[in-house]
Formats: sequence, structure tokens, C-alpha cells
Amino acid sequence: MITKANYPDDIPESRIELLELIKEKLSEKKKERDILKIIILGGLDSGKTTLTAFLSKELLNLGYKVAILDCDVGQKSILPPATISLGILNEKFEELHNIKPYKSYFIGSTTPIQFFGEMIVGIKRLCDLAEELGVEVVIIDTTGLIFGSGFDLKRMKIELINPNIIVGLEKEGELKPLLDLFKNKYKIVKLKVYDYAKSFSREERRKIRLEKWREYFKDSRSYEIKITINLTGSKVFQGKEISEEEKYLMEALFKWKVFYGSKCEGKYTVVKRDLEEIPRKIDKNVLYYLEPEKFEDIIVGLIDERGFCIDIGILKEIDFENKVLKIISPIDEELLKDVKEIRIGRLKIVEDGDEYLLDRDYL
Ligand SMILES: Nc1ncnc2c1ncn2[C@@H]1O[C@H](COP(=O)(O)OP(=O)(O)OP(=O)(O)O)[C@@H](O)[C@H]1O
Repeated sequence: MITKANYPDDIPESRIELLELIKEKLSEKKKERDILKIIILGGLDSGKTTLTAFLSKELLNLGYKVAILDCDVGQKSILPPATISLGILNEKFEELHNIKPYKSYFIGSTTPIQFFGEMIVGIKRLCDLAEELGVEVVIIDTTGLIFGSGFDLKRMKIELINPNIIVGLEKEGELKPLLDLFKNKYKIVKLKVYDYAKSFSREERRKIRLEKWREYFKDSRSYEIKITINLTGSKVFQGKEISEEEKYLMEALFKWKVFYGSKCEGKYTVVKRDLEEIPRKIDKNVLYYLEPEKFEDIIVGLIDERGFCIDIGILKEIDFENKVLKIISPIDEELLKDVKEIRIGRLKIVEDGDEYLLDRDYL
């Protein structure tokens, strides 16, 4: 599989010093028995994942119980894509992409923009879980989004998880405004980006993601899941289901076949198909309508009762007439019984693995 980062051969002195500092902090912590949280920040291709691989392997070899919280939704090492994942390292260090997630949280996109809520809740829940499991040190790998709304996301993450060490990988002080916010509160370590760090173009990044999608779904199976399951991530399934009368009225009025409809605060949302070509004047703020095809090829999270993502799938169709969801997923059939909710994301994955980002209000 194509991956951007592995355990590095060349380790700059500054990284060794950081490791020494972490060891020191861990020996202080031994008495307190609580987890040491290290968050790694930096722009695109600044070496965050490479540093995560280095630190986690070294700490594992020293006998610590180590976890990686992979929040880099755009370029994840620990799959599935479109989630954030907690990986607990085994006795033997594997390459990051071979680590199986202990638990994941569904984001539903490969960019955090528009999904800050998911990112923040996910990071907190997975961090708490690491603590619950007795992990001694968790290394949090983040996306390279550090400007604009990415700046605020990083700030909020730090405020929420209270890290013990913030590591900033920078070229020319680009993290200063962010790190300055926390300079009196947390231990901050600024590192210079590795001189030979390779930059990847947008196209190369897209190709790597595509490869990961293909790889991840290569042994998928088709499943049919009863629509009675909790279905979230679309306004269609919020509010109260419309009555048969309301349905017939709309069908007669607009010459539609209505598959499903719901009503919330006086507003209707309806999945329909036109049966005749007639002029219709409908205020979409009062009656929002869509075709059933709008749900096709969208990424979904298969969620357990604790709200964690057991696996992901691609929604192929909602068959409203037979009340089933048709999905493809690499999930083990055995695990299907643990799925309590299907959460619809905002990413379309087409046959060749190509992805299209969708807006939050798409559904
Ligand atoms: N110490 C190092 N030794 C060798 N290569 C390195 C080192 N640090 C970074 N690199 C190389 O630089 C490139 C970018 O590093 P990496 O993927 O770790 O960055 P990142 O910040 O995690 O990227 P992203 O923006 O995708 O999150 C990779 O090809 C990696 O192998």
C-alpha cells in the first residue's frame, strides 16, 4: 500500500532530545498513574506522521503502553478512512498502516472542514478511552490544516484534551500565533521540519487516498440491512414520519411517488420521484424534496451502542419499498449484530475509488 510516512532512517538530534523529555515526563507520571498526552502539530508534509512513528516505536521498545490517536482524516495511516482512530501498539512495532484500530470515531469526510463537531467529539472520546485502557502515553497525530478555520480547530482540540506536551513542527515560525496561546500553560517543543521532508502535491495526495479506498474495500461484501435500524446523518430521517394521508395528498398534488417523508417544526422533507412532467411551484424552505438516488455511493459509518464506528461502508441504495439499506463493506458479518446505528457521511465514493466531498447540508 502507498503510504507517505514510515519509521525514519535519519533521526535529527532534536527528535532524540524530545524523546528524552518524554521519558522524563513519563517517569514523573509513573507516580501519578495518569496518561501522558502528546499532540503533534504542523503544516502539510511537516513530518508529523514520521515523528509519530519514531516516538511510538521508541517508547514501545522502552516498555511503555503506547497508543496513537490518528486524527489525520486526510491522510490516515491507521484505517478506515474518513474516521479518526485509536491504535494500541502491540509488543512488536508494525508499520503504522498495519496497525488495526482499537476503536474509531466516524467523521464521514476526508477533510475536517464543516466537521469540527465530529473531530472534537471523536478526539475526546478516543483520548478518554485510551485513559480508561491504562495507556501510559498517547501520541496524537493531526491534520496539516493550521490556518483559517484549521487554526481554531487546533486551538479547540488543545483546550479540550489538555495535552502534557505540544510539539510544533515548523519551517519559519508559522505556528507561533497558535503556540503562543498556550505558552504559559503547557510544555511546548518547537522542532524544525526535517530538511529533506518530501512535499506531496494535491494530486499525489488524492492518489494515495484513492489507493487506500481501493485497498480498504477490496474484500467487501454486499449487505442488506433493515431500515428499522437508527439511521442518522440526514434530515430525511429526523422529525416525525408523515402520515399516509399527508403522503397521498402530496402524491395527488404534485404527481409524485412519495417513498418517505418526515415533518419537523412544520417543515416537510420528502423523498420522491416525479411521475409526470407538470409545473410545480414549491417553496423548498417549507417542503424540501429529493430523489432516492441522492443517497447512492455515500460513505456510511456502522456505529455501535457506545457511538464508536465499528467499520465503514458505502451506501449503494436505500430501497424504501422493501425497507432495506444496501451497502457494501469489508465488515465481518459476525460484527453486524453490534451495529446499532448507520450514520450517513458526506463523501461520495464511486466505483474506481474516486472521492467527491459533499456539503454538510447535502442531505
Ligand atoms: N526524519 C525524517 N527522515 C526521513 N524522511 C522524513 C523525515 N521526516 C519527514 N520525512 C519525509 O517527509 C515526508 C512528509 O512526512 P510526513 O508524511 O510524516 O508528514 P505529515 O506532516 O504527517 O504529512 P500530512 O500533511 O500528510 O499529515 C514523508 O515522505 C516522510 O518520509
